[in-house]
Amino acid sequence: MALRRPMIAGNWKMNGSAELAKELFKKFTAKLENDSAEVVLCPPSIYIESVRQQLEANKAQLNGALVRMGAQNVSQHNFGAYTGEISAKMLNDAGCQYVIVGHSERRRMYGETSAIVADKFAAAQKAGLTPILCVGESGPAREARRTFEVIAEELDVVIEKNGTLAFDNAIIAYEPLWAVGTGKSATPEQAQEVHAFIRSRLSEVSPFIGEKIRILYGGSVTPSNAADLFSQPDVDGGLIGGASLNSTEFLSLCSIAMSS
Ligand SMILES: O=C[C@H](O)COP(=O)(O)O
Repeated sequence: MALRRPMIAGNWKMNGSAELAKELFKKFTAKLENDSAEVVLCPPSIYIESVRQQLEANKAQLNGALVRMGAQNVSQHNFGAYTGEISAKMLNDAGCQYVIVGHSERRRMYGETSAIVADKFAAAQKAGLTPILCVGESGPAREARRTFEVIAEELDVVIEKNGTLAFDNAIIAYEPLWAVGTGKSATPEQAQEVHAFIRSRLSEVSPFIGEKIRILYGGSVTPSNAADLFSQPDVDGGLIGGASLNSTEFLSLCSIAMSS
């Protein structure tokens, strides 16, 4: 077993259906053989319950594979007049263990600042969820050699609010914006460089947490580039968008993570 158990998290975004979950589990039960990687399913909130039911119904046949539920977003508030929002406790009640916070699509399209993301991170942990914190630079920022600066800013706001020790119960996903949904993945070397930077930043305060935290790569991961990405020393699996909607491809990514 690797020092850090690899993780494959499938972020369906606003895609998929209850049928997709059925198809996935049909393939999972035949092929997911062990617990050497953790698999997290993050369907749209409206499907969390039906996917969780599928998971329960298939548990006995999963051969010990670790398949868990996650959500794509959470409110930073505990309760109240926030129409359309879902609290961390509600996600916990619905059977989620993980929640994505700070995805670039939410930062960019829904005005989520790093301060809001830090509050969501805190709300998730308070309700017993593990946040999957997304960070990543835009194409222009990379061209201007500002990658580390952007990542450090996004990380530091969360660290300032929550403390480094909060990362004892968190996952980080490095998702360069220019690689998300574009078909142009970061190279394994580019991913490794940023993952090592993130790990060293956390290690400055806590070597233990720096060593332990799982850092996923996200951005156009497919079965054809996953093995090279996941074999990098600081890449602990992937946050998968498009390929999580194809059960054959997603299962293949799980298998690659299991043997990485
Ligand atoms: O959350 C997932 C990421 O945004 C990656 O999406 P993608 O695999 O479609 O590029």
